[in-house]
Amino acid sequence: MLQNASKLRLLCLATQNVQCSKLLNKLNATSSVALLQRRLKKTDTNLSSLFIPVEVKPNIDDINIGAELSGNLNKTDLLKILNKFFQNKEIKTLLADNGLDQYLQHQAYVSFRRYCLEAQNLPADIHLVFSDVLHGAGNITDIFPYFLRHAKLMFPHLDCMDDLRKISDLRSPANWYPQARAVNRKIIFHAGPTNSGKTYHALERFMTSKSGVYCGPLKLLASEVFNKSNKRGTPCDLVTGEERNFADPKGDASNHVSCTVEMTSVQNPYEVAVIDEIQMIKDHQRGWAWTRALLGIVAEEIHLCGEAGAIDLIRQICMTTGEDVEVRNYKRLTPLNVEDSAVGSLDNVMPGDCIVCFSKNDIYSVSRGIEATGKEVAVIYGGLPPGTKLAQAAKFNDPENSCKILVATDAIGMGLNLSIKRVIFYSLIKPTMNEKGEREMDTISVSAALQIAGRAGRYGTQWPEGSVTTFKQEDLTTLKRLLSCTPEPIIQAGLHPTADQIELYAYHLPNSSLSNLMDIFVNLSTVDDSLYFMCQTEDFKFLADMIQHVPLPLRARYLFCCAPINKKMPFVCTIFLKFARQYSKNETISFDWLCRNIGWPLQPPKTILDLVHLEAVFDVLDLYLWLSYRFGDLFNEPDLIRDMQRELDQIIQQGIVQLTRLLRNSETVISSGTGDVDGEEFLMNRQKQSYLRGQKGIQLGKGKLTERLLAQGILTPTMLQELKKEWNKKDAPVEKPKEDVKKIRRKRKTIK
Ligand SMILES: Nc1ncnc2c1ncn2[C@@H]1O[C@H](COP(=O)(O)OP(=O)(O)OP(=O)(O)O)[C@@H](O)[C@H]1O
Ligand SMILES: [Mg+2]
Repeated sequence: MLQNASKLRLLCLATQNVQCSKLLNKLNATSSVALLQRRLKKTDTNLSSLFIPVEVKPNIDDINIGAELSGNLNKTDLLKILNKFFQNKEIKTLLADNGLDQYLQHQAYVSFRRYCLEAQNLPADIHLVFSDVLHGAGNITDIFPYFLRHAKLMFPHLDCMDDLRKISDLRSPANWYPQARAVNRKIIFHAGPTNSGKTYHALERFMTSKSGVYCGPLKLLASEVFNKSNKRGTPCDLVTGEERNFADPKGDASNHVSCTVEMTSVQNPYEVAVIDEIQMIKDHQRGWAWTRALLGIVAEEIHLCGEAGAIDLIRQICMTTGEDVEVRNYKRLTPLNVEDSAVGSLDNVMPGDCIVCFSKNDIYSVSRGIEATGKEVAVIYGGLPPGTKLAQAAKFNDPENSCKILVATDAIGMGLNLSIKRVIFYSLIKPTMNEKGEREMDTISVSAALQIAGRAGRYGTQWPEGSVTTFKQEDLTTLKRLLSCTPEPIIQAGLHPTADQIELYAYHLPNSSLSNLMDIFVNLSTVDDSLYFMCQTEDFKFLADMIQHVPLPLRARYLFCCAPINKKMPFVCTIFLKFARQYSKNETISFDWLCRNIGWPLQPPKTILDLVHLEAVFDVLDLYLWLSYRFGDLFNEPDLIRDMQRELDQIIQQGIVQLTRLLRNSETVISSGTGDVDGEEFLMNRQKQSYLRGQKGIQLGKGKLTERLLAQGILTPTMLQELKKEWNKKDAPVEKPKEDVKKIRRKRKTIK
């Protein structure tokens, strides 16, 4: 259904066909309905299969009183009456009335039968009942209470389903915040396209208020507001998951705070609160944080900034809190023109251009390609440390700097203020997570296209107007169509379970793993589908499964699993696990310990793989800082880690300014591989050699790194070909790689 919708969307974007658009709307409507129905129809079998049975074993110490009183049981006869019992329709109805669906009935029966047949000594009460039934003195229905007792031991949830359902009743999230409900809040929605001054006007109010909180989607945006506010003479603190920065040198809290939305306090009272990019409330992963801020912030005025498509939903949510919404509409401050032709070739890229890519592969090949034409590039993508991002942005923004071209992912879609004249979409296809948490390649949404295009011709920069186009001619019609649409209305806001709710679940189901508890919670939960949806919990469960075997108190386990780490980075995951183990042993995670585990000090990167590794190490340091605010006693050297992070940021910056060289070096190593060791081992050897021992010079590997790079998606076959051609053509004599290969072979022989 969704795939068809994607195809249809592409078709109608490309053809601008009205019939097709109508059909798509219908399809969208039906798929949303289907989605809602699917959510409502959480079948009992699905739910039941989430309850992992507890093993019920016969007590081997039981003296066989039953046998002494009524004689031994004939196991063949016993099996016959057990089967008869289980086939009885009335029994099945009774079991269903007691919460056992067919799946649980079957599971319980298999276990009960084994229990009865394999036990040396059955408990006397069961023994006597069986004996009576076998001798015609009782009815098979007499077995029922014993069967039910067994089933409840196996499935403890049967006794507390009502409690569980109550705990996961999320139908009235507005009631979770009594402090906010006690205040008469004024809600102002600043709506309009990008670059229309929404945030500017909300911030004006923030900075002139007695006290305020700004909640932004990104650390960089929060830092920007923190800097702006302090510059304007309104002392403001910065709070992100990894940082607390006080305006007051003594460390006393200011009246104003700028934070990432997840960190917003729902206890502190403020005069003004600004919740930026409110349309993010629909985000499958992070939407819950905007919902929490909207419902929970205790402030006299709440300023929401974002797309007009969120107005209706916000109005409806505010009906449940009894609050009115005042809407202020804005128009774009500078014109934005869609060009009539695509760029076609990297030779046509001009000063002030920003080429937007949706994968690192494209970032690498585009920057390499542009540099091959003799132009300098700045590079920004999500995984870079903030200092590197800011340095790259400053280089590009500086009218005096010779670097006038930016290559970036959509990480620039929100946040950084950049002097972009023209946005060029290198592609319009982006990998996204669908509502099931699966990766899909799809055309970017109208909202994303508008957000990204809106970065061009930013008000107050050297460019009085902006323009936008595509790299490929065939994408231009689709882009035009996307930009002519208004963003899809937002129909639901995200929610997610709190630590308290999960803790209550754990109390009722002590044998369940945290990941299992989360699954049961999501399945049993009831949300008001007309306003809300349950956010994805995949990342949480991934971390929960990873540390399930580490003994931790539930609260600590829950907090560990909230850590914002990228599960696709194995190095970060490995250190995460080590952190959890150390914590579990109550051992300090010191600066020295961390140095040993990440191989500090680190060398500047020589290849792309080195750079990717350094980015992962930066994330590890971020993780340490994040944990230090939650488990300060054991992660007790955050200041040293922060110094380390600053140094690493510098090292990564050195790498980024030489991206082309790194790609070329990766190529050198690639051509030297002879394929007798797999890429993973090669990577590990390289990392060990380069970092742990701090050796200089290119390390020689033995594996097919090409395959590894291709598999990791760091290089594409085309890119590899291009790189080979360009390198041979421009920078190096053709013979050189052969020489290198000879040297490498010689060196390897010596090593052997
Ligand atoms: N009235 C104004 N006076 C001076 N500068 C302004 C004014 N309005 C907006 N700006 C500046 O214009 C730029 C764009 O404004 P702003 O960031 O508020 O736009 P926005 O609508 O929030 O855009 P986006 O949707 O991309 O977040 C900012 O640098 C802001 O400081
Ligand atoms: Mg804004």
